[in-house]
Amino acid sequence: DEPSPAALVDALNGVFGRHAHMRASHAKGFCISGEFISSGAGAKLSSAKHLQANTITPMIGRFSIGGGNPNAPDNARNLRGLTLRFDIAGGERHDLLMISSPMFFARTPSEFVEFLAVRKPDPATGKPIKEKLDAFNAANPHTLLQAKYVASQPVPASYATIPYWAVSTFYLENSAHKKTAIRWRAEPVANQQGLSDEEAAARSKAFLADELTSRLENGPVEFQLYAMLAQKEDNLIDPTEVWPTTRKEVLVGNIRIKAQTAQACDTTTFIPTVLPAGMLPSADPTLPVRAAAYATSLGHRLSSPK
Ligand code: HEM
Repeated sequence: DEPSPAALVDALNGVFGRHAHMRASHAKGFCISGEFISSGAGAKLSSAKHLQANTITPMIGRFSIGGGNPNAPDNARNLRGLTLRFDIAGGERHDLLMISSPMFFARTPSEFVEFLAVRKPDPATGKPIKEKLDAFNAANPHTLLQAKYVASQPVPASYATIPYWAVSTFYLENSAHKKTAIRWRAEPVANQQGLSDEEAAARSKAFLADELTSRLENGPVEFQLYAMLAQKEDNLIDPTEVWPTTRKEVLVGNIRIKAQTAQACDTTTFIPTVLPAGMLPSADPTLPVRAAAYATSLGHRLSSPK
């Protein structure tokens, strides 16, 4: 049986606690705004208006640290998020949620709940029950790939110096109704840059917001948005399984972040299945449940006491 939206949010709250006004996941973060400049190269794959040639589309978004801890240290090897909402001419929307890892930790909503359940602190010790955690990890090694990837990467010097992936597969559909399976990847225009362990230790636990403020004083923060094209053998439904990096990619445009907008995006929730004509979700089972789970988390943070 599929877990309910409340069960998905409770599973996150069970590990991280429930914090007033905060997202159940990616709790720490700040809002941004900018624009998307289409290269026109995506037009042959998708009829989506913001991918057509000579198109500039306004965007809002958010940078975040993964997990539900609103005080997660920026100077540790954490997962990060880059979320974007393209406000397409004519009133359509494209919400694009990405993380700084090419894979997710769960294949299905039930696995998401189980993964978190074995990490929930035992009230007696304040720690997860080791036997349960070890048994789950041994039986489900694919759920550890994301943590291994994150641990293998240095602490980024900036939100602007790491790549991000949407992880799940989507379909692009063109005007001839031809569908192409793709995965999104955003590549930083500033070079990839990580910190040594000594440099990271010397940064504050909240350095990333200030770092972005000073960076934006010198001009926009840019990413190139690529659609990675699936080959026949690629897995289209399992977000824990990465495609080879040799896949052909189409550069659909430039993400240009121009400003920080404090908490301006906190009264909304970004939903990965909110897509314009010309884009469709795949059958990845982690996609459809997110709309209701994200709305549940939004409801909690809007209704939490002042
Ligand atoms: C069963 C699967 C998943 C569940 C239940 C889940 C749950 C959640 C919840 C409850 C939130 C907070 C929403 C809010 O308050 O607005 C959230 C945020 C987020 N999730 Fe997921 N998630 C799932 C899968 C994923 C995947 C595969 C990605 C990969 C891109 C992802 C990336 C994010 C990001 C980037 C945010 C922050 C959005 C923002 O900045 O507002 N999630 N998730």
